[in-house]
Amino acid sequence: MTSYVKDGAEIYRRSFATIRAEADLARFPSDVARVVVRMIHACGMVDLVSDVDFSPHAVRDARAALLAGAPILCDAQMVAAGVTRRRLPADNEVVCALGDPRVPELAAELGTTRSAAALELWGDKLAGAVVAIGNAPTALFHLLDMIAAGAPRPAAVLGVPVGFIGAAESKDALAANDLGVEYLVVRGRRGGSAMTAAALNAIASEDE
Ligand SMILES: C/C1=C2N=C(/C=C3N=C(/C(C)=C4\N[C@@](C)([C@@H]5N=C1[C@](C)(CCC(=O)O)[C@H]5CC(=O)O)[C@@](C)(CC(=O)O)[C@@H]4CCC(=O)O)[C@@](C)(CC(=O)O)[C@@H]\3CCC(=O)O)C(C)(C)[C@@H]/2CCC(=O)O
Repeated sequence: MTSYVKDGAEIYRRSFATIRAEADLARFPSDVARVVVRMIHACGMVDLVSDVDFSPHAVRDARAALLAGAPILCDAQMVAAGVTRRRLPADNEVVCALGDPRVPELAAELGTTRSAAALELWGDKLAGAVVAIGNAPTALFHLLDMIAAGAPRPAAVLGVPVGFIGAAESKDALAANDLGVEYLVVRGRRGGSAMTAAALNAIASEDE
């Protein structure tokens, strides 16, 4: 019989210990380091540290918003599905509008992807929300356009879309924003729904 670890808590403990031993977290404040550890945990790449960028208050403001009951607005169902509900401090609403039946027509009207068009249905939930973009670069570009055009500012944006077309550029645009939007990004092509949900889960609860 193959011998392997079967205790879930022990697997987590060893994983986080391995990440902290192998990843150079020195440049991160402790609240951001916790988030980065969990993102690495979701993707298995300790060199992710070199691509993480953040504004000074992103994690603090996102956590405060969640504690105050702010909703979590996601670009993809996969991000929304990855949010661990029991970690949420105020039974926060988790929203993804991508499946709304109005979205395909809205996308055609706006001449954009469904992922981007779906943001138009967030309505008044955007003010003070925590936004988690883990898949679609077009959603992140569209969010910045909406805010630049006068939409309310969220508390913070986790901008971690993945891919080859627009992913790096959309995250660079978020990190360079002069709209006062707090952000955490993974520069370059890497990102994805799992990593984004992991970041949100780390911010939601101080438990490892
Ligand atoms: C261009 C798109 C990309 N999708 C990527 C990777 C993954 N996408 C998955 C799935 C199931 C979905 N992707 C959509 C969001 C779909 N993906 C796109 C779009 C065509 C455009 C988005 C953009 O460029 O900004 C987008 C469709 C749209 O009109 O918005 C999805 C809605 C498609 C669909 O099934 O209808 C769907 C999301 C479902 C949900 O969770 O709500 C993958 C699982 C791929 C697969 O099915 O094999 C994968 C997941 C990656 C992740 O971790 O999230 C890319 C690589 C991000 C790519 C964008 C960049 C590129 O260079 O191609």
